[in-house]
Amino acid sequence: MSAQRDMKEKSPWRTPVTIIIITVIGVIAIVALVTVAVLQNKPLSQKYKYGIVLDAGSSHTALYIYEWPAEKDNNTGRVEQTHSCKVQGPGISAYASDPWKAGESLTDCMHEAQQKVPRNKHEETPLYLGATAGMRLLNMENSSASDQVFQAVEEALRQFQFSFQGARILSGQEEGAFGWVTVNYLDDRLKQGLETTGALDLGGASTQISFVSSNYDGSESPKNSVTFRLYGNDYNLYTHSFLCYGKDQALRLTLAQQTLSGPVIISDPCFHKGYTKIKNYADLYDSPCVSHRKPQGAPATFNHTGTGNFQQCQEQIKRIFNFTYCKYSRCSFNGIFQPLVQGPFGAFSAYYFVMDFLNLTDTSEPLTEVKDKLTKYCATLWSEITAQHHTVKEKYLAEYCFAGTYILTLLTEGYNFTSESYSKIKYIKQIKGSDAGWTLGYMLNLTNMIPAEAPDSPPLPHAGYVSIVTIMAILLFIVFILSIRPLWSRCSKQLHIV
Ligand SMILES: O=c1[nH]cnc2c1ncn2[C@@H]1O[C@H](COP(=O)(O)OP(=O)(O)O)[C@@H](O)[C@H]1O
Ligand SMILES: [Ca+2]
Repeated sequence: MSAQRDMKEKSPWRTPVTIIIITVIGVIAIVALVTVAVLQNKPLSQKYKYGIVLDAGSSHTALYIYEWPAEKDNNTGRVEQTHSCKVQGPGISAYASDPWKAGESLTDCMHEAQQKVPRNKHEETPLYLGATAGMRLLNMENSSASDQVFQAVEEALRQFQFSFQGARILSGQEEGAFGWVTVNYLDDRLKQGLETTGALDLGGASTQISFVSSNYDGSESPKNSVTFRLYGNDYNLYTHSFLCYGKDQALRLTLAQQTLSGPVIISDPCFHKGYTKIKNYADLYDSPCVSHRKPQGAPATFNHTGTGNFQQCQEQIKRIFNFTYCKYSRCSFNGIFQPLVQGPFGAFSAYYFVMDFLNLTDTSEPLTEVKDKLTKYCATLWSEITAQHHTVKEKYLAEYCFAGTYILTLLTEGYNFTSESYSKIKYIKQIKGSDAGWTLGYMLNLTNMIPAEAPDSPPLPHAGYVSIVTIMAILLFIVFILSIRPLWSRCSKQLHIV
């Protein structure tokens, strides 16, 4: 009996010290388990990635910096524009005769980007330059000049520490499709598989229309069709880019058709009464959109004089669209296939600048009222307009009557928006702080940021994991306490005996 008791007393499991050690180790283990389990599911301290896109448009270049959390598949992980910089001077296509200046023009904004992106992220930050219709036109007109502009621009961009991924001309299709991706990504329509928003982009040299139509399968005009699989949803997008129908080239087209006989004075209903300016024929026809129309033996200059008449301006503008031929079931203009417009639309770039200036962004206003307001605006004397807006650049100011009339004509006559479908257009500049335009969609595509399939969402949010681990830890602790209770009571009895 006493030998047995000796054995019991000597067993390492029965000494009070051992029991205390076991208890402490058990508590530490449970605390460690809880901590590890909770931390494993907690987002790590936010680390960001960056991307830079240069939009080399026909009228100017703009730089955009985007930022997103480094972690993948994070539900809050969205790409946001954190900074933009407008390059001073004209678009890069205007430097055809001085290519190196095109590169030099970008350096100020690039220095700004160096300041904005954290120093230790420069090497890993991709940098893209995409050129649109201005360079498309230069490339058509003089491809070696366009190559030289790209060489100069690439050389300038390589001087920076960023990871330069190349400079290229986007096709009209890409420009339209990436604009659509941007709008729907920012509106959170892709991830949730919601009805998408169409995109209307008005540039200086080209204009794009892109939308999903339920009764269009892409077979009628494959060149106007882009298919995507994004977050597990299939999209069949209709898109078209009209080269020469951006607002600056459309103005040339409209003016050019009034100068067919080479008159010395052009009375233009799209400009305000009292506006008069001597202009060069050579400048007007210095674009492949109109160069073939230059009148024979025209004088060097013409007197551009406004008459300020919306109705007549609209008649002039209608004449730049060709509605006479269409080999498809339906066309917009110039023989281009287009299904009936459908659903909501976001209209950005010059659509926004012009309609915002004219105070006509409210599309709940009936179209007839919009036209009435524009009629009044166009009929306002040039002297009054300049007096009311002395801070606005004169070139823009002179052209708002034309630009507003062009927008309404393009939408209603060109794309066949009706009073009802017009009311579903929203003139937008930004969505949630990011500019509407092709640049974000372009970068999302090149960095593979939008997966084809929906990411496996975690079965529980972070708070769910914390609750489950806490409950399990408490249960474990109770079981642990219950299991060591007999040992403790034996231990205390021993201490009592001692
Ligand atoms: O403040 C403004 N008021 C009016 N128009 C503007 C303003 N800012 C930019 N724009 C116009 O927006 C258009 C932008 O076109 P962009 O340079 O992107 O050409 P692209 O897209 O055809 O290559 C140009 O016609 C430019 O004049
Ligand atoms: Ca543009």
